Amino acid sequence: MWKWLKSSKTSPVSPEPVNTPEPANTPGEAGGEAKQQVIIITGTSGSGRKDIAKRLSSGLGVPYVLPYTTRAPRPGEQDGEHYHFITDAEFRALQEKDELCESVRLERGSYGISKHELDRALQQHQAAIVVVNHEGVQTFRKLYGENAVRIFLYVTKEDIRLRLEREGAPSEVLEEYLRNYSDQVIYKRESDFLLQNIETAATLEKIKLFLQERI
Ligand SMILES: Nc1ncnc2c1ncn2[C@@H]1O[C@H](COP(=O)(O)OP(=O)(O)OP(=O)(O)O)[C@@H](O)[C@H]1O
Ligand SMILES: Nc1nc2c(ncn2[C@@H]2O[C@H](COP(=O)(O)O)[C@@H](O)[C@H]2O)c(=O)[nH]1
Repeated sequence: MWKWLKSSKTSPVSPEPVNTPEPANTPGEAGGEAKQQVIIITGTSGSGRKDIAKRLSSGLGVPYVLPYTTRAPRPGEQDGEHYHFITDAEFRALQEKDELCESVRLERGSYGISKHELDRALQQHQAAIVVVNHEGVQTFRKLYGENAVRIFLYVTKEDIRLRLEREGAPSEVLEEYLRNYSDQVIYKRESDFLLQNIETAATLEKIKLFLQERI
């Protein structure tokens, strides 16, 4: 278990597209002796969760399981890189075929994570990284108990403003993030590891150390 952490020279792994749906493993059960862990990156919107998830994935060789969403791509967002962008009908089909291990409906659209992609990551790497909101955290905790490790990232409202303005994000996105900030940051106590994402390299190092200490 956690061999990938101790020898983090593995090559980056990216989630593959689903071609043939297969039944997911019973959550939390490990095939054989290896314990399977879901590393959840959560926190306040715009705190750099996706950025950290991708870098952690590359650094550790643990797949980042990309969610499916029906929301429209923002400027600069790419299908297969930021999300799997799909239509409402495609999302409903995934739900009807019970292919999502968790899903949420938010103002802008629906979001969900494929059972098959998560299961494949867990079987092949004994671990997977996901980025979800608080509802997603609760679902993963129900499914995987303490094997769903909650890492909560936050930044100040001022940092969110600076980062999003620098990226040229639409003003309604920035306004929404700032409006939702107080509702999101209250969940910081419901986490296993809490940190302010000020500097990316330092954040990554702290997360890696934290994960090692859980062995
Ligand atoms: N440590 C950092 N320092 C400065 N800017 C950062 C840092 N981490 C991420 N950013 C920038 O902040 C913005 C938000 O990052 P990212 O999309 O990873 O956050 P997120 O929490 O996943 O956001 P969202 O809620 O939109 O999913 C991006 O413009 C990103 O380039
Ligand atoms: N429970 C889930 N939450 C998800 C999933 N994919 C993304 N998210 C979270 O939703 C909000 C909105 O994201 P945005 O990119 O539209 O700003 C944010 O908190 C995401 O982390 C998912 O599959 N399940």
